[in-house]
Amino acid sequence: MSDTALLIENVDKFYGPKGHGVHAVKNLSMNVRKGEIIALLGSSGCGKTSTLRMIAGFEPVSDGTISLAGRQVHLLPPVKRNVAMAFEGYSLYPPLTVRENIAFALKAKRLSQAEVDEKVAYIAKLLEIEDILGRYPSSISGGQQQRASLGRALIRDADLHLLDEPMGQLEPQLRALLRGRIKHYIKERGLTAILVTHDQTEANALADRIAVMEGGVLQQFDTPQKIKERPANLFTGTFVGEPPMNVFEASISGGNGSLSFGLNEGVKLDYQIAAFSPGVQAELTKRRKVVLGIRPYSVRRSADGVKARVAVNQWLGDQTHIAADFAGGTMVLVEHDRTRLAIGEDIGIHLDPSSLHVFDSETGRAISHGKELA
Ligand SMILES: Nc1ncnc2c1ncn2[C@@H]1O[C@H](COP(=O)(O)OP(=O)(O)OP(=O)(O)O)[C@@H](O)[C@H]1O
Repeated sequence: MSDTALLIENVDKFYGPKGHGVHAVKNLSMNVRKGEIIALLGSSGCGKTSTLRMIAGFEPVSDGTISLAGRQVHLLPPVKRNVAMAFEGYSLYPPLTVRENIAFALKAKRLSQAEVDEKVAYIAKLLEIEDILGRYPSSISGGQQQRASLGRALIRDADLHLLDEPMGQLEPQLRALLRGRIKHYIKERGLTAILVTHDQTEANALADRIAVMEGGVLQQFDTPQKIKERPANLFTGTFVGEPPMNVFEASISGGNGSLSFGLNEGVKLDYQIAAFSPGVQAELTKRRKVVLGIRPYSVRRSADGVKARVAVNQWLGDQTHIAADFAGGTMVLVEHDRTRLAIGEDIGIHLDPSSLHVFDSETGRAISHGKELA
């Protein structure tokens, strides 16, 4: 049996006339395996919600196909898709209490009252809403409503669970607590879930794989670790990671066993060419311009490094963020100790070749990560 839960093939979404309206999702293809938790991550307007709504059946696809559990569903109405949903605009039924709203999702299963009560009690405890089960939706807060609709979705036994910013209205401590519990609940039952978020901490904590979207285009679909260590392009590299990746335009020169990146203001980063694999050497030496990326926590200070000047030094309680003027731009460094550097002080920057991400200066596509080709 196939382990594919959801298959999206060449899906386009236009709002307004096809080919002329807003092209919200562009030629999207994705394969989600059974039991996976997927996060759709991207900035506002990138097409996450449109994608989710097409999977749910609230928006027609303009082109392409969507299959769920082996059957094409993109022409079926939402109720025929066997998808459980928690999203805005798919609100709780006002005349029913929170308990009745959650239990309503089990209606088709013909369970005994005792079984229903037990399941509702379990999910209510998990989501910390036991105390409001007897209340009506109009008399509870936005965050409580959000958890009630999450409960109504999670209690179902569907082929796919779609969760749109499911914890957007909760305070950070509760979010962190529920994140862990929800992940455990989904994994324990082998459910398949897609969640939309613009919070990368949430995506990293919950998802097996993250689909990074921008401008309606899927930029990368990979594990959180791969996205961090091997970003497919400049967009993913700079969008995912906190603080963001440092980027600098660089010209390439070499010869005599060395490879140099020339940055603005005459800054030069010299490396032995042997620090890079033969494939990377070949790719880099045939180019004149690239974009260099380096994660803030990979930047080292060293007395004989390239000179930079401290502009900001912030202790965040568990790490120090330093921003330094470097090569006509800003280099951000993260250090784990409390660093006592004065504003205006000179420091030396060392960028290890194994930490460099190199991107094509025109397409933004990754060329290499450290010593290896992308
Ligand atoms: N009903 C609609 N009619 C016209 N354009 C729409 C409609 N819904 C969304 N769009 C447009 O489609 C694009 C993608 O929107 P979408 O809501 O999918 O993005 P998103 O990534 O979910 O954003 P957000 O995080 O702000 O919800 C945006 O340019 C948006 O303005």
